[in-house]
Amino acid sequence: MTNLLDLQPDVKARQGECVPVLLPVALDQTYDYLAPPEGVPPPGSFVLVPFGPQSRIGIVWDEPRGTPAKPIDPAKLKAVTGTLDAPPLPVLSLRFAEWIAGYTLAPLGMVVRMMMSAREVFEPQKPRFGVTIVEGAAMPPRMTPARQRVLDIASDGLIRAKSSLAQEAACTTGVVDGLITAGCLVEAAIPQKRCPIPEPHHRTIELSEDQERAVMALRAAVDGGTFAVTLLDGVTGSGKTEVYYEAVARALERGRQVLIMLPEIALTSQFMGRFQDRFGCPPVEWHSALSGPERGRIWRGVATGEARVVVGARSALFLPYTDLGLIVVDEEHDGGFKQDDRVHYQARDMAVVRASLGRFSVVLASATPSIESHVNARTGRYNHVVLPGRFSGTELPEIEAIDLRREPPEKGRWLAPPLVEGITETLARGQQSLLFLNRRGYAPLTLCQKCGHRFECPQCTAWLVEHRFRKKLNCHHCGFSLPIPEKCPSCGEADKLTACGPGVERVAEEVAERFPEARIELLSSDLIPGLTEMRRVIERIERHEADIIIGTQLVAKGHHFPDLNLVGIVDGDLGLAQGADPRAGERTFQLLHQVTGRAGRAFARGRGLIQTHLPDHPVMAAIIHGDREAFLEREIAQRQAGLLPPYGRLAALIVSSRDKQAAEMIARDIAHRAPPAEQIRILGPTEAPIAIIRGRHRWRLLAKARRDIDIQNYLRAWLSRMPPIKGDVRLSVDIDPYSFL
Ligand SMILES: Nc1ncnc2c1ncn2[C@@H]1O[C@H](COP(=O)(O)OP(=O)(O)OP(=O)(O)O)[C@@H](O)[C@H]1O
Ligand SMILES: [Zn+2]
Repeated sequence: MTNLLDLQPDVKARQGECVPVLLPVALDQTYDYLAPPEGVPPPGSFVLVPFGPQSRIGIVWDEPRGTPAKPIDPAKLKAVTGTLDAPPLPVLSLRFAEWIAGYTLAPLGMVVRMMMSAREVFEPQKPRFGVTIVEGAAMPPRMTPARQRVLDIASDGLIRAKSSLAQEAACTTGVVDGLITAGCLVEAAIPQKRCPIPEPHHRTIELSEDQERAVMALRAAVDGGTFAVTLLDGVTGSGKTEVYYEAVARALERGRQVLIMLPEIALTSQFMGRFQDRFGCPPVEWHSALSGPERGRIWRGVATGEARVVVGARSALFLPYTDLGLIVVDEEHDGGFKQDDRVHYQARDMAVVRASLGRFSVVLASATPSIESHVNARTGRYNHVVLPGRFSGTELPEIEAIDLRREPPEKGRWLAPPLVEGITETLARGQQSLLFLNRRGYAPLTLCQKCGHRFECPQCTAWLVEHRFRKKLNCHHCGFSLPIPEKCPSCGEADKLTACGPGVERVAEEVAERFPEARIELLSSDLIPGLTEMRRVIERIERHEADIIIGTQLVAKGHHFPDLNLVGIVDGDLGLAQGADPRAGERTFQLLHQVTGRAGRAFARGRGLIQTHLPDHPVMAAIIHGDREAFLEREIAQRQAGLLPPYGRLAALIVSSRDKQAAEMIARDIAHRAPPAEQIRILGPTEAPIAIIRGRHRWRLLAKARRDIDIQNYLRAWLSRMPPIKGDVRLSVDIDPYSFL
């Protein structure tokens, strides 16, 4: 029998080799494992560990986190089964993950999962093989035209994948194989693609006086070598990009990595071209359309420091930068920076947090900064750098309202006479017009004229949107789709289904009828298959290969179309109707200002025509008179009075379930258990405006607190009073919510 005393020293030794490992799952705690024989891996290392019945990849944490449900018998610890050869996450990334988890109340494991979004990194690195010519080899015994073509192409000595060589030579891979057998070609490892190295001084341009001043301020912030936030606030077309490029150059000179965040990375071919002009090579791009191997390569490049400048969507914030020294958030006001899925975070705000942890400078750029950033600039928390005029010297566009109550379009049409006139004139002058409507598809609602039947999504509280070009009725919430029927499914009558209201496809149809001679381009994400095609359309517009452009918000952001002179807003009121949303006014102001800001950027002053039923609405009036200050004053005063962000904190709790009663019951129970607090108001529970999504019934609660209250602490205390939620009921917490639907 083993003597217990004999065992003890062994157990102690084993305890000393304990490693806390965090797993990328919905848990907030680390688990202890025995270190591998070679010793405790450094923090941030990726290791393989047994977890339940599976083997999973986890991250070595520097300290244990959370309390295990029951104390673990050290003798029963399982061992780390392997250390992966992926570069470890920098310790700063671990701190960043903890910060986000603490702030958003998301499980730390889910935050870390966002940092592991390149699966290829964790797989063994396999070299890819290609073929290359054998110098001085004899000609193959049997020469054919196909073989000759292959040898001609390969004569440059490059290593190519077999398939691409065959494709270039217009033959089968069999021909290539034949030449390998004949000893003319040989297999060789394809060298890893390297990240290009941008040169800070590749090309410098002459800056305007205003730009020069702004650049000095940004450079000083970078040189300061400490945490600083600068709001780069410049009207549309003022040349903000050129200005922050100088800050990028400075950070590069200092040997630091740079991240430029853009809301709509898919649409930035123009941006990439400008970057290349300035720095001599394209930046490293990070977005969802990358292939698996590309993701792996870039993730590694960022971790090793080979990638110097990354341009990416919000997820680029979670790459493993070794020496990040500057973040630029372009179009910082954009709602696309908020993620409303799993971990609810606002990437612009998290960029500021990342900069503060890394003690470096962050630049927030916009022509229509968020109210939050304005207030921070006013109170001196952020530096405020202003570019007051357009670089080209042209004035900002002249904006007019078309009062639809007085000048409505003809029946069944959507463009009012003054807008049609405007387009006609612009066409005659050989310039481009842009029509903006933030609604995909042909019509937002289809109904039967005989029985009144309306097409509704079977899984969501939403009408089905007609997409006539694709011949489908679609739900924009869950993706449900139905071929457009010929007969009404309710009364069986044929030819009685009518489309109600316009979407961009319907506007395009009207434009084609009215201007048959014009070249039309329709830009809507659902009609364009992929990134490359989307970029091609944008380039066609830039080259003036379209006269009239019709688009959703894809066209609103950041583009520079020199010949675009007229912007028409088909429905200016669309965003104002969202009652419960405290940012509805702000968002409408930003969107209308940005879209109209596409007009007249390069040459003559542009025009913006806004079709509206509410020309006197304060937001509309501010847009029409170009009076941003009036809008800001009013909006800031309202936020202050209502304790709305940034003067107050909001947190939404969303309960959902397939079972209607269960969702309501749990929501009420949660409300019941709210700890009393003078400084915090709980609103709800109420059924969500979109009561059902994907078959799940939804209830909402909103907690509202003064700015100085730690709302996270309150929520943690509150939620810890809840018994574990059972069944399919889900509770999600959304700190600083942007969506109230
Ligand atoms: N110093 C400069 N020299 C030459 N061209 C410039 C300079 N600064 C800006 N430009 C040009 O002016 C145009 C507008 O600049 P840019 O796109 O940077 O403006 P922006 O402020 O980012 O606009 P928006 O907010 O509307 O996206 C671009 O075509 C840009 O190349
Ligand atoms: Zn649906």
